[in-house]
Amino acid sequence: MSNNLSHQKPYHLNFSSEDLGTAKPTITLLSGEPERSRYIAETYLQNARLLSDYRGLNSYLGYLDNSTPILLATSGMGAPSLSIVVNELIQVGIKTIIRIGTCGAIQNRIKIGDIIISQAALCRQGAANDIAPPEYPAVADPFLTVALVKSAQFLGVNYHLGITASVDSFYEGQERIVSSANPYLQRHLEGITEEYRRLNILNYEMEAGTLFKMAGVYGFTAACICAVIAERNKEEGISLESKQQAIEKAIQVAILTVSNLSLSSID
Ligand SMILES: O=P(O)(O)O[C@H]1O[C@H](CO)[C@@H](O)[C@H]1O
Ligand SMILES: O=c1cc[nH]c(=O)[nH]1
Repeated sequence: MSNNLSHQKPYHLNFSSEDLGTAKPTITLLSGEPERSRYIAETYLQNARLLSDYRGLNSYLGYLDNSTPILLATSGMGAPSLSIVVNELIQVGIKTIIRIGTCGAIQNRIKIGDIIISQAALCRQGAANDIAPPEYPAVADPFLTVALVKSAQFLGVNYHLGITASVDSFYEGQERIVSSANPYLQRHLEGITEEYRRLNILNYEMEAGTLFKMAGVYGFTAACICAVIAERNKEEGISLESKQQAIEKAIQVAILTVSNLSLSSID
């Protein structure tokens, strides 16, 4: 079976490598939320143009520092949607993906507004099992991850580097009880957050583990930076007031990282 798909227009992404013109970006900033992709395009990129927003999964092509072409894309929520988008991004020539997400922290020392850079993920995600066996490691690219850390240090952002729990559901899988409509949490999930806390896992989110496994199997470079918008040791809810400010920091760290990568011409 041929793997040379670069000239086709993948079904969900809805643009081909030819639609990227001469820019040929190799780096993608991948947001869960379409609004985040639009915000990055409008705030941080030059000459950004919408490529597609099929099913609300918008993509933009623009330039950073007036020179580096960047593709912004949207994964949607959860691993099945991310796996489709990432597969198609690779088809159109992307080689490096930084996920910019939000998450809930589970360690007491991590506060709303902090940033978490994932070095690896505990991947409790069904879609990932279609890509590699459950025991296949879900690890971020070490060089890109260190680059994110250095950018966070340079910008004076409060960051934490460690292991993320990537799960398939926001409510049951993250042990939400009081804010959930589900009256029954399965017994194997009762106490899972405390278990993860003791295992030194930093946070919950819903995509990084599958992204990392795909990177390992497909052979592309991936990393993940998330803004903390919930302190799960205190409550289940999301801090909407702090969300944009927290996200802004994660975006700035990612943007600086891409800028520095481009200067050293590593993509
Ligand atoms: O803000 P994003 O990137 O979507 O990330 C987090 O937010 C969503 C849940 O609210 C999940 O996708 C989770 O991973
Ligand atoms: O608690 C949270 C916050 C954002 N995203 C998640 O998956 N969980």
